[in-house]
Amino acid sequence: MSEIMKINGKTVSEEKTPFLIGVSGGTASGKSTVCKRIMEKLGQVNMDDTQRQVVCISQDSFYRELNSSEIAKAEKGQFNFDHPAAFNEKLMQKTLLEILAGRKCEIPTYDYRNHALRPDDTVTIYPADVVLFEGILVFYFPEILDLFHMKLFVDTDSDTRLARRVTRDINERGRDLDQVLHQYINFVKPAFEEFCSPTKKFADVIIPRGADNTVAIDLIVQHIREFLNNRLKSDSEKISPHISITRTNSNETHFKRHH
Ligand SMILES: Nc1ncnc2c1ncn2[C@@H]1O[C@H](COP(=O)(O)OP(=O)(O)O)[C@@H](O)[C@H]1O
Ligand SMILES: O=c1ccn([C@@H]2O[C@H](COP(=O)(O)O)[C@@H](O)[C@H]2O)c(=O)[nH]1
Repeated sequence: MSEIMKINGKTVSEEKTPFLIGVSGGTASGKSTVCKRIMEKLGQVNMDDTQRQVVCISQDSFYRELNSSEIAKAEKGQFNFDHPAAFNEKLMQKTLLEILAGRKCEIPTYDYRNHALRPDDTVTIYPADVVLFEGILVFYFPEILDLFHMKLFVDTDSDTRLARRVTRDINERGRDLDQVLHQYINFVKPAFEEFCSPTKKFADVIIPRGADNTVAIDLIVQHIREFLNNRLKSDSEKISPHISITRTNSNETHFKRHH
């Protein structure tokens, strides 16, 4: 018999509810890189999307649409993308609730060069056992904070973050140096101090030095493996035809979910 539980007033089957992990931290702290390392260590990278047990979603997919005057500001580095009001909180919450209810959903990808969502370029998020949700303000909104089963904060020195951000924004996001520095000094840094940094207190695990901290990442991976093994055990006890297991060596277990 599957347990029935309530998530924000909605009834869902606990059996299907993924383990939702929030990953926060300042810009360029290494949130995506930490998530990538976790996925790699769990053997979840080179596989078909429908087979994944662990998926990663970025909060950037939930930036709200800008009007033309906001886009003009953004192009000059004068729009505050680090303020909570830059996000579509309701859509973020609705999507996470769909995910927690074990439903497939579509999320848009974000185009940093044009400061806009790509509505025609959505990613399908198939039901998974573990979902990583990463972004600068994933712990800011109380109703979203409540949804996480585990909260990680990537704590990287701010000079290191600025250095990485300058390189990344120029090389990958089509910005020039003046624009990056103007935006950083006027919006990114003050908003980090006002909105992101205070949410560190909600974290269960703080990861100093981000992806360089292999000890912390290994501990988190171990915790996720235990969750997956327990779920697998209870699934196989019910002789589920939907999951197959392959053990490749003593440390790695590959799970396949058949939809
Ligand atoms: N430990 C690290 N050492 C060197 N470069 C890193 C490290 N972690 C991240 N980076 C680089 O810094 C930039 C930002 O990292 P990313 O993981 O995208 O941060 P975030 O998701 O927090 O914005 C990327 O270009 C990435 O390759
Ligand atoms: O159009 C945009 C949207 C966002 N940003 C900046 O991105 C970071 C958040 O992404 P990280 O990967 O966590 O760095 C945020 O600080 C915004 O300032 C942007 O510049 N333009």
